[in-house]
Amino acid sequence: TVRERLLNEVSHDTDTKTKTKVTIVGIGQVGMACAVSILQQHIANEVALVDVDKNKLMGEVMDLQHGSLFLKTSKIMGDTDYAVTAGSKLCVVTAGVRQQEGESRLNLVQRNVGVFKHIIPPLVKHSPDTMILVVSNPVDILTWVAWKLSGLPSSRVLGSGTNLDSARFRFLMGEKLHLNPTSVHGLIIGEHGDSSVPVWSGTNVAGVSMATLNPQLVHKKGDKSEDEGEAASWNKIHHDVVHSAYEVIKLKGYTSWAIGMSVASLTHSLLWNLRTVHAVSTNVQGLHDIKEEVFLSVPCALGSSGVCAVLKQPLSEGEKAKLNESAHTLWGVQKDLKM
Ligand SMILES: NC(=O)c1ccc[n+]([C@@H]2O[C@H](COP(=O)([O-])OP(=O)(O)OC[C@H]3O[C@@H](n4cnc5c(N)ncnc54)[C@H](O)[C@@H]3O)[C@@H](O)[C@H]2O)c1
Ligand SMILES: O=C1N[C@](c2ccsc2)(c2cccc(Nc3ccc(F)cc3)n2)CC(O)=C1Sc1ccccc1Cl
Repeated sequence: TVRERLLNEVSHDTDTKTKTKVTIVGIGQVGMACAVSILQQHIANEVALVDVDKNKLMGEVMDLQHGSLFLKTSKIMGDTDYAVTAGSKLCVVTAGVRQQEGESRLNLVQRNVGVFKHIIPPLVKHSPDTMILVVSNPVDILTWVAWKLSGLPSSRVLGSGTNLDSARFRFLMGEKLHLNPTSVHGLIIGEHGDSSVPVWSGTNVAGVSMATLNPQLVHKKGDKSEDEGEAASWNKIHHDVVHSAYEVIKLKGYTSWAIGMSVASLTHSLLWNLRTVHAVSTNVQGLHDIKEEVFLSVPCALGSSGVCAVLKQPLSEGEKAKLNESAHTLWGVQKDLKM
């Protein structure tokens, strides 16, 4: 063959230890944004895509493969058969059904439990040592569902949680301070979405606390700002984190780029064992007086074993109360799920 005339084969790559393979299940708007971000940031050396929509799946795989000249990922593959996922260090789950008009959250979750029953067991069968990162909504409940279905230790099953909420929070504070978000520190924790909790005491620039500069921020009762002016406009930043999600949906019908980049950042830490700290959804039972078996976002160090450490963050009574309120709400849904 031409290859035999061209090359003297010297050795064959059998070393799977250095292989950093990531699987993405669900090649919708979010799944493809995750794939492109991971590929273009050279985070993994193999990427596998899985979906039930075979034609779209094959089209997306081919289209990405045609970009290989510009990438550092040796193998891009896809199949409806989960054998294609074998040996994955990480499996990102973005698959799910969309909330129908007027559909209750419980009904949406029950339908997504059905989807997860088809996804999680084969992922673990083909990659018993994998980590699972859930993105599908409602992400905190579905991360608990994935953990239950996987049989994996809870350190190896996490959710993107308030990682995107925190990214939007830092962007909006950066806009207000006219600083790059990488220099404006702050985390949103708790339940992803409308009920998330901004930890104002932790917001700082180069260690200078926003809360010290603006004491009303921390000692406010709830979110209703009694006083006008600076504190109100700072509290509006958390409101705008939530509002901007609805605004993007209204304008373009879905969100993709920011969640894709935030998932790539989590994938980087997990695959490269960086032990960087991110707000992600993890098993918080026993933390901050939480009694229920629920997953909520707290600051976690992420590495090749998944969640390698959880920060013992001092929280105000108000912040703790909000986390416990979310824990009750989530358990209220989880306890009625038919797994
Ligand atoms: N956690 C976050 O911050 C965040 C942000 C944005 C979106 N999301 C969530 O991400 C999810 C995906 O959003 P999207 O816009 O990509 O949705 P989408 O409808 O465009 O894509 C979902 C994909 O899942 C696939 N799918 C459905 N059932 C499947 C199965 N059994 N096995 C494999 N694949 C299956 C569908 O074919 C589709 O391609 C939604 O739940 C959305 O709410 C979460
Ligand atoms: O940016 C988004 N877009 C979504 C979206 C993407 C495609 S269709 C809807 C979004 C946007 C707005 C609301 C909303 N609510 C929701 C809650 C529970 C669910 F199970 C599903 C959706 N979801 C999904 C989602 O989680 C986000 S982040 C987000 C949402 C609400 C408040 C704050 C943030 Cl940071």
